[in-house]
Amino acid sequence: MTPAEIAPKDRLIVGLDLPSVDAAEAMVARLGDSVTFYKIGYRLAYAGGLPLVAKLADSGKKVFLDLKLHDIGNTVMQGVQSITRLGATFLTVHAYPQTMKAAVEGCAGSGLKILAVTVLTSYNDDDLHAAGYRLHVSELVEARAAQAQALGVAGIVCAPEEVGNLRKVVGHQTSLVTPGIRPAGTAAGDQKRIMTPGRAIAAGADYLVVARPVIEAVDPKATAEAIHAEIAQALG
Ligand SMILES: O=c1ccn([C@@H]2O[C@H](COP(=O)(O)O)[C@@H](O)[C@H]2O)c(=O)[nH]1
Repeated sequence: MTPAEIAPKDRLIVGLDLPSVDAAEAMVARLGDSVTFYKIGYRLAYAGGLPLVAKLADSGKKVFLDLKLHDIGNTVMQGVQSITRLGATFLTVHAYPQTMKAAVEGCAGSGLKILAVTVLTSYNDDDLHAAGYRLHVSELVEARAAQAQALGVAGIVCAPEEVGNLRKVVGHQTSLVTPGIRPAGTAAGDQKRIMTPGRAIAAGADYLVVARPVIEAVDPKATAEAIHAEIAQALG
């Protein structure tokens, strides 16, 4: 899907990083029509949240399953084959060649699209060096994005600051999905490569992933609507 084909409302993906299915369903009810795309990650998935994928999909919402898979190829492929039955739109794997190749094979013929996580948005150059890499974040992100595209991965997870360069590397058919989004005045928390929603969209991001700034807001619905307004303004 090219950026122009994405429904503006789908560009905001709200992370349901909540402790229980009840808490997640209450948040979805509170957000109502203001949010069309949800992300389920470790916290909710390991608290019984996987059946919520189908429930949300049946109610017309899209779901991004953020499981960040990484294992030997056979295990990844078989795991992804199982995940295709859940009804999610996106699934993350770490951007290692064997893992991405296996994930692409595992989702073949299904509606599930694989996103490759390049370098987590909580990492900066120092964190990468501490993990044993001798590259700058921007260099590793670019190399992994190029590998992901060559292997047929549908989208890349990166920080907003990498979007401009990656667009030149992967073109417009590969989706660029950016966590590390912080509306002005909100706490960065553990995120190190951050940008506001408007600046991220202006830089060329296709989808923005936002969890704490929405789900921990006093008024989550008003916050999601404010982010939509910022997205609309940036899209012109
Ligand atoms: O590089 C990455 C990949 C995934 N995430 C996930 O996105 C959300 C962001 O949450 P915030 O509360 O808005 O910081 C979270 O679920 C992460 O697991 C990421 O942040 N960075």
